[in-house]
Amino acid sequence: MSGTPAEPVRIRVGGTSEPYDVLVGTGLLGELAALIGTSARRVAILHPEALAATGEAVREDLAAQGYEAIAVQVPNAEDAKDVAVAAYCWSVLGQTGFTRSDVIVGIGGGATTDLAGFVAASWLRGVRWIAMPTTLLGMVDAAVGGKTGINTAEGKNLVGAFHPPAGVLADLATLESLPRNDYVSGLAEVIKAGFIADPVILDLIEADPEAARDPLGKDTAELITRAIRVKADVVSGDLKEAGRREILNYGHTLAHAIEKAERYKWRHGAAVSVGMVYAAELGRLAGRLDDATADRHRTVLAAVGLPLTYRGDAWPRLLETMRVDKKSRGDMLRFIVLDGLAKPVVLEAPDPTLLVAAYAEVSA
Ligand SMILES: NC(=O)c1ccc[n+]([C@@H]2O[C@H](COP(=O)([O-])OP(=O)(O)OC[C@H]3O[C@@H](n4cnc5c(N)ncnc54)[C@H](O)[C@@H]3O)[C@@H](O)[C@H]2O)c1
Ligand SMILES: O=C(O)C(=O)C[C@@H](O)[C@H](O)[C@H](O)COP(=O)(O)O
Ligand SMILES: [Zn+2]
Repeated sequence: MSGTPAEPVRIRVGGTSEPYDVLVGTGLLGELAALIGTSARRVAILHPEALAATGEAVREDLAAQGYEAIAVQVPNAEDAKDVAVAAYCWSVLGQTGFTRSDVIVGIGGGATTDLAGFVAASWLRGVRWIAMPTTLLGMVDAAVGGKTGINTAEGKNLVGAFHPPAGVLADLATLESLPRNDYVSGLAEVIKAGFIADPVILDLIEADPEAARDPLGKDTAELITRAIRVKADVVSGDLKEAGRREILNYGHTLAHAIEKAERYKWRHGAAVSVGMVYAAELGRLAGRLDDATADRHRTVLAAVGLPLTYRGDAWPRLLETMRVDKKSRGDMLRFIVLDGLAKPVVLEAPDPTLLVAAYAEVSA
């Protein structure tokens, strides 16, 4: 892969009693056994249907090293983040005699690693787990930071736990089989990292949007490592989202409501893209964000092919869903907006007319 460093880049994530590393590179399977360690006897490899061959290859590799390794296939994408799928995983672990010294490996996109982490957090009240993200979004965001969870009928990620992994192996070669639409969806979280903390990300994408859309592009490794550093820095200071971690939720208040309205058939990154345009408009209307930075959201997101609008008639339902967003306190809605580039702040209880006016700006 062009732009890929020969040696893996190692990014430390702290803020927990057991700091861990995110390794970014190629050919990282060889690192897995060392992370699993010698006290584990059994390893459960959770993978989506789309990665059945990869799951089996990892299983064979671990079995050859003496582990009792089992591959556990789960549905693709958001269908995996369901309590019935978690229950299926619990029953497999129970039947395998999985103990507290055993290890779960989640290999797949963010949906798979969110589920795998949640199963690890809940099984025997917590076993070790390792994330092997295979989507751009998983590498730069979902696999890092220990937020794990599943959806419920009422909304996105409403059940979960903070349960950091023992390590993250982000093998860039896995991105080559990812459908382009999924790769581009992951760029929304990369762009989010640019707006909230590292504007060089935006400069790189604007200078060559076609390269940004290409897993083999010249800037890919730099974009990925920059976005991971933003996430690692934030979660290292605030694992349980007592404060600053909320900035990682930029664009997500509306995004999660859109995902629910679409019955989770929109990709998360696409919804985050619309959600960031909305948050930018809200910031602008609240008198916080300058016009140029608000407009920049539309230009950079459109340049890589991400959506900017959503159905106008959906507003009442979206507003209702936003009320159960995890940032809400009682009846008070809270949003992350920008006071300027890389200056995220919390906007509490915005005037309802501002919410409607901002939605008019993203209505299709
Ligand atoms: N925990 C967190 O901090 C956090 C952060 C951001 C997002 N998320 C969650 O992540 C999820 C979205 O993750 P995503 O965008 O990675 O989507 P995803 O996990 O749904 O994966 C998208 C599709 O790609 C397939 N796939 C995965 N890797 C592949 C590969 N290498 N080749 C071919 N197909 C592959 C999957 O099976 C799926 O069908 C959402 O549920 C979101 O809420 C969590
Ligand atoms: O890690 C975080 O914190 C984030 O908010 C990152 C988001 O990109 C991610 O989608 C997260 O799962 C959203 O969390 P939630 O608490 O709003 O469900
Ligand atoms: Zn997200």
